[in-house]
Amino acid sequence: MDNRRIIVKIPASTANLGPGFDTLGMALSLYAWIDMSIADEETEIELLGNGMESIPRDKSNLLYKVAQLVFKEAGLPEQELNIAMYSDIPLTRGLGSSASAIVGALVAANALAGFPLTEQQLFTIATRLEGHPDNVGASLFGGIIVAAWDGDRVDHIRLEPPAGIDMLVAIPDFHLATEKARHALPQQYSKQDAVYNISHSSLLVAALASGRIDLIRYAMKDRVHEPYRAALIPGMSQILRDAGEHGAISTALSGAGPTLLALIESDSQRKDELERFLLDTLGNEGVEAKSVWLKPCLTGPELQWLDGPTGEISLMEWIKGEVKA
Ligand SMILES: Nc1ncnc2c1ncn2[C@@H]1O[C@H](COP(=O)(O)OP(=O)(O)OP(=O)(O)O)[C@@H](O)[C@H]1O
Ligand SMILES: N[C@@H](CCO)C(=O)O
Repeated sequence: MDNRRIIVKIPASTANLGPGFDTLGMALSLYAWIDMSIADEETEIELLGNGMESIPRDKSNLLYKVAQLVFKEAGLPEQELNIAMYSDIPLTRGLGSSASAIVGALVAANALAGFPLTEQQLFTIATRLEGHPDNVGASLFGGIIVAAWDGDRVDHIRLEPPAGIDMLVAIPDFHLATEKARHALPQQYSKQDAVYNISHSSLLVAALASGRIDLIRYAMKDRVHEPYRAALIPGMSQILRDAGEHGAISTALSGAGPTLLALIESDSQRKDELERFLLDTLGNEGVEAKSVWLKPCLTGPELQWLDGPTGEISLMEWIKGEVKA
């Protein structure tokens, strides 16, 4: 085992890009950091950032359990760990907080163990834990990922996000757990809706792969999850229907929601108008929301080893130093 500290910076993600339910994910320029090292004595877990108060700090913590999976897979015994995590990714809002925690813990533990597992092995474990590959794939590989999971094997292709497009996310001030949002979906779909999503998702992937950005607005349409989840998010239907009239290329529910994602040309003069439209529409329905402008994140986790005198600084001090740099 490596006895240095590893700090891993992991991007947030938006899943279900348009019609790509459980399939298409994109990494976003919003981050979480996990600081992990082997403990001299007992495990200590520190969680920093908004909303982390409710997350357990004992060995039932997701980060601790995920790290032990890596050690077990590598044939190593359970390890006592020092773990600190700071996250700017809000919990249960559809921006992949659980995926970033899972991917970060896997990558950090794998580094401490001397990199016994391949990226593909980490992806398989992460997908099994999360239940679908779109968030974890985006956080692990960066960019846009197209992934297929059959319950056993997971494959993916990474696509470069189109240049010149910015993302606006409107993050409502309420939680929507993925589990609850999945229960809103029907057990069966009509042939028309299945064909609609297969064709639009295929078109979206082909458009992204071939640089046909003009097709994104027609391809990013969904009949598998958005119509059913709209009832859980007041204002969502109007935003998906009308945001195009306020400058958006297209809009989608981000992951399982409640965050709404809008794509717009980076040099558009209508960014303020779009932002106002999203926030006002939610506000008119009584939903407080925060808007954040993001870019696609092109890379997966970034790793930084700390040893010597830098080993004494806290995760927050280290992040602030990095942000300043
Ligand atoms: N740092 C963390 N440590 C432990 N558990 C975490 C951590 N971050 C997230 N989780 C767990 O993940 C849950 C949120 O996962 P959930 O899938 O419901 O939402 P999300 O990942 O934020 O959104 P989405 O999957 O729709 O993009 C939290 O309620 C918590 O149980
Ligand atoms: N594909 C997942 C993403 C949320 O984790 C869903 O929509 O349920």
